[in-house]
Amino acid sequence: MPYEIPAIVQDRVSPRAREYLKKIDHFVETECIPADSIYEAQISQDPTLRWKSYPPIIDDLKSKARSQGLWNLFLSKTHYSQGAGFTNLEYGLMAEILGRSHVASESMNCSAPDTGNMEVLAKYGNEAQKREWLEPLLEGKIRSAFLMTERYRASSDAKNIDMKMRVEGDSLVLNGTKWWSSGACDPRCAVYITMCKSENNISTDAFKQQSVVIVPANTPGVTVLRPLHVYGYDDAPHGHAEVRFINVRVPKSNLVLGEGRGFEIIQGRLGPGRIHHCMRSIGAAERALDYMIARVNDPNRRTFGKLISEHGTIRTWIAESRIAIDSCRLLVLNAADKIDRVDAKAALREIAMAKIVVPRTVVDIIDKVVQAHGAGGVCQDFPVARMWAGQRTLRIADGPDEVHLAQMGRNENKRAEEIMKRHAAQEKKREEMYRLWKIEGRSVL
Ligand SMILES: Cc1cc2nc3c(=O)[nH]c(=O)nc-3n(C[C@H](O)[C@H](O)[C@H](O)COP(=O)(O)OP(=O)(O)OC[C@H]3O[C@@H](n4cnc5c(N)ncnc54)[C@H](O)[C@@H]3O)c2cc1C
Repeated sequence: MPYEIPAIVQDRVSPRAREYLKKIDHFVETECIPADSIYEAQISQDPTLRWKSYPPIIDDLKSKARSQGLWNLFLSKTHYSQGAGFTNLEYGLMAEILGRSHVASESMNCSAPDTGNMEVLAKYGNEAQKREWLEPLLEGKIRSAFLMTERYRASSDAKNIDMKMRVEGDSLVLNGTKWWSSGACDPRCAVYITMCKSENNISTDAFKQQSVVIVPANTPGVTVLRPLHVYGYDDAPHGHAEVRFINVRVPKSNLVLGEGRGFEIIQGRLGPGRIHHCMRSIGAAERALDYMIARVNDPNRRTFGKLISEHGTIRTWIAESRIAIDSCRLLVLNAADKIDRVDAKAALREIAMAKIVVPRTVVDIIDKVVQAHGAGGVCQDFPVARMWAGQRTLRIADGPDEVHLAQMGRNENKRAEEIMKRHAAQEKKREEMYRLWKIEGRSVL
């Protein structure tokens, strides 16, 4: 099916972005999706090499994508100069196509957590930090990790972060253990963007005690302890690491923006990144739906005299999945558009809604896809079990649903005073109208 831009955003997509969308669609369909299983097969099964190598096909895909200009598509033109020159909305459409394949984002140097880390360096890094870390990341020569979550602290409240950072002369000394550091197991991961808490009492404000520090992965005192598994998948070669820091010493110049500015940075990091995640999830849901439609129309798999697709329940699942995917897309594109028109801060509510609704909806869709595959859906013969696991984590990663819901509920509830005032004014007017029209009794409000 040829790629189609959703009707509601037709006039928001430039001719150049349209051309790229076509190229990306073609590249993902003809190069990346067929390469997904090759990538999987090339991950070493040898335990001594599993975390020391990566599938060679990825370099091949990277050079093919780059030669077609499909590179660093994510840095939006509205807020950065280093990217390919698209808006958040245009890149959102691209990210959806990337989400159809496991390898597509990395092929075009658009994969997390590098994208978010590059945004941090581009937005908050100084010239030396950009030269040393942003440039090789933009070139796709190295990879990176973002270290915030900690094993022994409830990390959905980032104020709890406890990795100690001490200033000693021109150095920073870090101590603590980080958890779920995605990408830190990858042999190409050269740098950690690390959230720490100052040991010196720098502020009584709980939001001004954290700092973001650039830590080269090979700094003495850093140990990657183990990869964590996601429902049994180790996600090699990328992995999610537990990382221990013992007296890790880096130059003070590795501080990003300044001591106590950590919250400002992580808040700035998360807006567009959440939109990218959501659009990739929508792409994954589209691919899962394709799998479902193909499976239930397999002429060799008839039940009770019918193709599986001819049973009403299955038709309903297909229809419900289509409605859910298209609704989610509108929500996310609306958030992306608001980021472009104003900025991520102004679009907080829209971003939060997308972050909450999309993963839970996509998990629900993929669950139906798994069911429609029967036992095939839970095993390695189809990618859907793994897709389900990946999407399920997005209800926790980047902050659990409940935290976003609590924050949204609190903000929405702030309208109470204004609503009550408006209701009182309406009630006053209503009473006047009752009298004017000589209607007995009182209004019910
Ligand atoms: C696959 C994956 C990749 C990840 N990658 C990274 C990474 O690269 N870097 C990184 O730093 N972290 C990463 N994380 C960690 C993730 O960001 C944290 O797990 C998340 O922020 C939650 O923190 P926690 O696990 O400590 O949960 P906790 O803070 O212990 O919370 C547990 C549960 O408590 C409930 N809860 C918490 N607050 C509230 C509330 N206000 N109201 C109601 N209920 C609440 C929620 O149900 C929540 O799930 C990753 C996680 C996963 C699963």
